[in-house]
Amino acid sequence: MSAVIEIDGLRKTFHTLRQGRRVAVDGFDLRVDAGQIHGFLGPNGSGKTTTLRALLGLVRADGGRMSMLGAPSPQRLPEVAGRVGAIVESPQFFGNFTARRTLRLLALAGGVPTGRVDEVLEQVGLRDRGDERVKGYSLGMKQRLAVASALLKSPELLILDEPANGLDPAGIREMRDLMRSLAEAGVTVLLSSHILAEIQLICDHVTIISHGRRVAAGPVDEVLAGFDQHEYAVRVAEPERAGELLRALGLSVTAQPDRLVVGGVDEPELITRTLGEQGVWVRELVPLRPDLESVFLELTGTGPHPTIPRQVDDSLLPEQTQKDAAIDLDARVGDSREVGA
Ligand SMILES: Nc1ncnc2c1ncn2[C@@H]1O[C@H](COP(=O)(O)OP(=O)(O)OP(=O)(O)O)[C@@H](O)[C@H]1O
Repeated sequence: MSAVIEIDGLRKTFHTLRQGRRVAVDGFDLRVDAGQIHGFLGPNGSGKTTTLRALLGLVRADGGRMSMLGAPSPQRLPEVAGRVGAIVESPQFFGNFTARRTLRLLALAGGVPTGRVDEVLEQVGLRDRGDERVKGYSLGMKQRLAVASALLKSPELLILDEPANGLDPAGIREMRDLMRSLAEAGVTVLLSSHILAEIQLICDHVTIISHGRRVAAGPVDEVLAGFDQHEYAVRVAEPERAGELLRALGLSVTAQPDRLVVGGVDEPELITRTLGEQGVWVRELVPLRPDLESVFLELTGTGPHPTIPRQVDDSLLPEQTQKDAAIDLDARVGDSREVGA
């Protein structure tokens, strides 16, 4: 499998008058292979946006090595920028423009044939709403329009910062379907999020960042399996007696109000057989699989919350961006940035 994004030991510290020295990324590693829908997961302020900005040449890294589509970044970014679509930070559009007009302007500005506009509207499911003014769009539709703008130049790699931020469950499902259809069309997707449900629903691979460092990476199922305690919830008529019998087998047993949680179980038959032989009948036996939420909490020591505001000091970004950007890749639609447009 070939790497589409490789980051080794990325470091970035910000120095500001108001807040002093702030280590945003502290020796971070990331590898995204071709064809993946790769989730970049971490709590607010853990360094996701800084990593993406550094990778895209929008902020200068203090150390580490990065490459995209085989080209070292930011040094050889211009060579591959035309094959990368990226939206970093919340997209904003001119409300009085229609989606079609917005995309036409972006296509013209980016030297992309305007015939692409209808194709990308179709791709993101906005074909029938493309002639409506953007100010009437739902948040989900605006997010899809942002993705459409990044798709104009038919990128091989799509980088999206918090694309599902603020979406309701239906919007997240739509985003998932969109990402899957892009992956089927051969696009590699890296998307950041601080919301676990999104990553678990949308992505096949995940890298978890905490305090600027990678704390887990791999296929979502494997990351979860690494935290599997082999636990089962058991409901029986005589929980006390069942608990004694199971503890005698060397299993860990925790009594909860309406069930026993039995850990260290390699074969669930051991539970049913042992209890059955003693006349304690099992009413229910349910495997307890870890979800990304508990893994995330354990790894990062923090519970992400959709309502916690982003912690980036936005007032500093424009200046910082202009000063630090090694290569100006900025094509703005409000706040959205698209590489190489
Ligand atoms: N331009 C900047 N100037 C000063 N500090 C910054 C700047 N950008 C980011 N930081 C700080 O770096 C740390 C990492 O921020 P970053 O935006 O990369 O995190 P994040 O994981 O993207 O968070 P969120 O999910 O809230 O967007 C934070 O402490 C943030 O305040």
